[in-house]
Amino acid sequence: MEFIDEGPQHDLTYSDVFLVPRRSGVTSRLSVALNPTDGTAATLPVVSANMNSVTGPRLAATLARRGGLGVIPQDMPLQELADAIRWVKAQPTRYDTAITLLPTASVAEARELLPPSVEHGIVIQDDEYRGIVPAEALVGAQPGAPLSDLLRGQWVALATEDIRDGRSAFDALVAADAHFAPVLDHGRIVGTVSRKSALRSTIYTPHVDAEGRLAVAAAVGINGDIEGKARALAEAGVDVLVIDTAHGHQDAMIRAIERVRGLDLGIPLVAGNVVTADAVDDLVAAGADILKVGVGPGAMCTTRMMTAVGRPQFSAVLETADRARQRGAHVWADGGVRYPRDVALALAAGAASVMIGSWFAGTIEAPGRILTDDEGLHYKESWGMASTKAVEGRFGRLDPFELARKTLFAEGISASTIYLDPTRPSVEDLLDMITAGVRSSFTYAGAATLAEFHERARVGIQSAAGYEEGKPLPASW
Ligand SMILES: NC(=O)C1=CN([C@@H]2O[C@H](COP(=O)(O)OP(=O)(O)OC[C@H]3O[C@@H](n4cnc5c(N)ncnc54)[C@H](OP(=O)(O)O)[C@@H]3O)[C@@H](O)[C@H]2O)C=CC1
Ligand SMILES: Nc1nc2c(ncn2[C@@H]2O[C@H](COP(=O)(O)O)[C@@H](O)[C@H]2O)c(=O)[nH]1
Ligand SMILES: [K+]
Repeated sequence: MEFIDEGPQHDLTYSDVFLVPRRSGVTSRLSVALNPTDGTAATLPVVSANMNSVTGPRLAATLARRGGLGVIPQDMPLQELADAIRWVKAQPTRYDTAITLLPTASVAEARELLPPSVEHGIVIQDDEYRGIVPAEALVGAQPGAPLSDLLRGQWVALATEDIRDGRSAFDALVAADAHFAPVLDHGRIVGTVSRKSALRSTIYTPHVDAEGRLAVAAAVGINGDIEGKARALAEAGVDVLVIDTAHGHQDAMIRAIERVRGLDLGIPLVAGNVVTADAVDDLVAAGADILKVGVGPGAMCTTRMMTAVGRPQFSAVLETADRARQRGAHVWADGGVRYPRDVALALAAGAASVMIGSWFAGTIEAPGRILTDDEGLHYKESWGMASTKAVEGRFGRLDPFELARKTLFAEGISASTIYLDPTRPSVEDLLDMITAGVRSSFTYAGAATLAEFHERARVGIQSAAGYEEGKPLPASW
């Protein structure tokens, strides 16, 4: 990457910069390869943040099916963490994971799982498969009614033997005038498929392990029995381990990396969070393969306002990625991503992958129920991992005095409302938007791969008015 002018006099964040188009020999946005090449087998440079309100097993599986990686957060009992990893590994790679409820479940319960979208539906199952209730059929139904009342014979089901590939699944749905269908293997449900997911399976490549199962990462903190935890996660099949704390450039982190590295688990080690080249040197020397970069840019994060500590994220990524490259390591840009352009800029600055938290919290696949506000808009709750809410969850077993001491240092917000986009309610819809933007960015730079994008990206610095000019106008001026 290079700056078009003499370069910045001060640190920059994503809104401060723009990409300049240059001559391109890349003829199609579909011929761009987005693989991160950071030692993981990901095919998409998108990682979901290890936040309780963001990455549960369902979101991790969905993201891996499209080539990315979900990091299951550390704030769970070890057994639950290992179960979550095993659950992801058991999910289909070709079809979507079914959302399943009993016939006796109510319409109100189903509405907490799905907004009214033609691309989604509930599979009704007890000891056997009973049928489906498309999400749109929930509209207008009595909240207390059992889902069995909404089961209809006319909804189409596809059989595995009839689906050769994504194209044939898409065509079968069109022929049946359906947008969503269950997939059955000899009467047993193995997943679901929608027109969009069938299409996606022709564009994205799943991120899988050596045995062809969906990949998943998990986080550990820097205190306690880190070795025991790391070993148990590796036994459960985790593909990437993330050692995570607010201030990653501290002695306890360096020791934690050395301890996990000493186990020789044979899986990539991510460590953070850091924002300086010095920190990259120390953490890579301790054994980290990938650095998680970002202090303070997160949407749930109050660190900068509480402590003044942090660094504008574009410069943080640029400096750390440069040093990481010299040391044979890589960088994940973590936090502050709100638009596809931010992903493109993080990659231009040298990141191998981009970590997204809050943006993904407002999706069907994120943990937690869908809530509805007074105006009928759907949302999910989110909170920071250093918020009072998260600290109480993490340290609830401590005596009240110790817990009160810990909560004094909270650096995140405890309650935030993240609305589902009615036109993009699924994390996959957001991935479509992100990858469409980023594929296009690559071609504007004349890059067919991430390595070429790192090389060819040309970046300018803009005023606030320049940034404003780039925004679309919802109404006339
Ligand atoms: N990217 C970011 O900007 C930030 C991210 N977070 C996220 O919040 C989660 C919780 O992280 P964390 O608060 O580190 O909790 P952890 O449970 O990982 O514990 C952090 C440990 O580091 C010690 N420590 C020393 N200095 C600091 C410091 N300045 N901030 C925090 N701990 C410090 C703590 O001791 P003691 O408590 O005695 O001080 C404690 O032993 C993680 O997921 C983290 O990524 C949190 C803040 C910023
Ligand atoms: N300072 C804090 N940072 C936090 C907290 N919870 C999460 N985070 C960081 O934010 C990113 C995600 O950023 P987003 O803009 O996509 O939401 C996450 O990976 C953490 O590094 C917090 O409570 N305080
Ligand atoms: K912030």
